[in-house]
Amino acid sequence: MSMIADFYGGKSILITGATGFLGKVLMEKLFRTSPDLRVIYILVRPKAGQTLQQRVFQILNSKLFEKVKEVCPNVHEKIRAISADLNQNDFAISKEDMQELLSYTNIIFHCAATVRFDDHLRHAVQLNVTATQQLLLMASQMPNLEAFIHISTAFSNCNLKHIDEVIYPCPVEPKKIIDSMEWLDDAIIDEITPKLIGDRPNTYTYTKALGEMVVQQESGKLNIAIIRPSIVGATWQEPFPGWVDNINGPTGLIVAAGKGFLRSIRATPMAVADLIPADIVVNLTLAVGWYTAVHRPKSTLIYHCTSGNLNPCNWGKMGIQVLATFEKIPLERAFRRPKAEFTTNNVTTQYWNAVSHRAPAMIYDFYLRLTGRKPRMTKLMNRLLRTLSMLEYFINRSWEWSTYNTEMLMSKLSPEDQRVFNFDVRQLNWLEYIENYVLGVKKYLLKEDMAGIPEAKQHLRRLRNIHYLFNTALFLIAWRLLIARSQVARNVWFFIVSFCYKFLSYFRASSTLKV
Ligand SMILES: CCCCCCCCCCCCCCCCCCCCCC(=O)SCCNC(=O)CCNC(=O)[C@H](O)C(C)(C)COP(=O)(O)OP(=O)(O)OC[C@H]1O[C@@H](n2cnc3c(N)ncnc32)[C@H](O)[C@@H]1OP(=O)(O)O
Ligand SMILES: NC(=O)C1=CN([C@@H]2O[C@H](COP(=O)(O)OP(=O)(O)OC[C@H]3O[C@@H](n4cnc5c(N)ncnc54)[C@H](OP(=O)(O)O)[C@@H]3O)[C@@H](O)[C@H]2O)C=CC1
Repeated sequence: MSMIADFYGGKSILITGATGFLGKVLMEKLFRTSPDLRVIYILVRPKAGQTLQQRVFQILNSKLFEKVKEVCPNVHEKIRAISADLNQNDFAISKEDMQELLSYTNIIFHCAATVRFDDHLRHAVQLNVTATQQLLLMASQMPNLEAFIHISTAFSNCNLKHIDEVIYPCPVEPKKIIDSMEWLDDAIIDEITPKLIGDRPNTYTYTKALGEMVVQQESGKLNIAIIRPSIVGATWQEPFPGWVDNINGPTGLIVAAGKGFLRSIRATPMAVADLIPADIVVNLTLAVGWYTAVHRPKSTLIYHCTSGNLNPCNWGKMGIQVLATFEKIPLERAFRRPKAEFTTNNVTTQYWNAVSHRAPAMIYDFYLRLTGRKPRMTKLMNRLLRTLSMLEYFINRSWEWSTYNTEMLMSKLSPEDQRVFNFDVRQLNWLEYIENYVLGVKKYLLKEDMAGIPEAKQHLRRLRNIHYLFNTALFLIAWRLLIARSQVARNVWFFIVSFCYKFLSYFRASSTLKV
């Protein structure tokens, strides 16, 4: 019997960010392993013209929840969507809903955040810092609350090389930042942002660090733990391998490589690719929820959910495996054949960006214009290059995260819990995982049919032929221009032609003699 699954039975659980990538996997696992839980409250905002109910319906009817529906047929009754916007005062939750949340909640998993690297500081502070503070305030009014689990990121202190399981203070107090965001105008905020974020690369990592400080300062008597995952990737095993449904982190680049847009990337092949599958993060999160509630550690424990120190993989190996998988399982309607290289300095990066990214996009747009269609490739390519520049910081460095708390927790689990809530990244086979990841991107994110693989391969062969034809034409044009202008080129050309002629004559003469 799993003690952790048992613990969540009969509980009322509040999840923020349940409509996000991690939140959905968390909810799925909870329903699947503890179908007798009382209720999961989720704070949801209406979005993209969908009502709350439509959003929940869409999640529950997705492929991810297929197994849940077998184990927990009344899952619709156990999920209670509460209209909320974390950017608003009191989250714009109605009085009745608030009363229900305050009275019944036993466990909180706080996943909601803005994960955009370049979000405006005001918005990033609002969601990643102020909303966390408000949620803690709410939590302190919950008489039945047993644990508050805050999801942060392993990169909240990416300005350091070695990161321990402690909260590192930022120079300016979060409260002062929150206050100043209320009266400073956007122009001044833009000006002070680089000074505030200091040696961190973006507002995301900075505000997640401030969020941790808020958790530490406002924890009061609450039972709190912080989880810091590194780069969350597709699921490893559960509910099935390779599930992913958004383009954050490596996923977007995998799509771009498979579609042939991404041809070069400035990365350090030997740098550690600290990826962690979403199901490992979720298993650790649930185990932490149980441990924090039952064992009530004296201080706020921080758990690093990383792979680099236990089972390292590097970007070079990952890139090779991604491309190898595309050989076997290509994506449909690729722009060019998947083929990408790592560049390591500014000059080669600029060169390959011009030759492999910008030039083909311009040629294609020219072709679209000629055929009376709207050009779009240059815009798309600029967006890709912008994204690459945002991710560069993370793929050219390695970090070390200590994992004592995570290992301690693993040792406290029963063998059954170690199996059901497995977060031992040492068991992960990277090559197999990456192959499933790429497959998952094709199936679950892009929703491409596996039956289309022969056609996709045929399309790649056509692209290869066009590529050869294009190169040959380019070579002939260049050569023709050279011959017209240079005596040396003309001499070389005559030498090659006469050599070929002599060789052919000799070959013909010797074959006639034999007959
Ligand atoms: C040999 C070579 C081999 C090659 C093989 C290659 C593979 C192997 C190499 C792998 C190397 C991996 C490196 C990973 C490093 C990660 C480090 C993470 C560390 C921290 C981890 C964390 O702790 S935290 C989570 C991470 N945080 C993000 O990773 C957000 C990033 N990102 C943004 O910060 C913004 O994205 C950014 C970029 C500003 C653009 O911003 P932007 O304004 O230009 O573009 P948008 O974001 O608006 O999106 C443009 C279009 O994408 C649509 N879209 C947006 N989001 C969507 C979603 N979720 N699902 C569906 N579609 C979505 C949108 O609807 C737009 O579509 P449309 O144009 O049609 O409307
Ligand atoms: N993905 C990764 O690589 C990593 C993620 N993390 C952390 O994990 C957590 C979850 O990330 P992930 O699932 O990837 O992120 P997603 O962007 O997929 O999900 C973010 C969630 O927050 C919700 N949200 C955002 N703004 C609001 C708002 N104003 N009101 C209510 N809800 C809001 C979103 O709701 P909506 O659907 O309405 O937009 C969504 O449910 C975050 O705290 C992130 O920092 C940490 C390390 C790595």
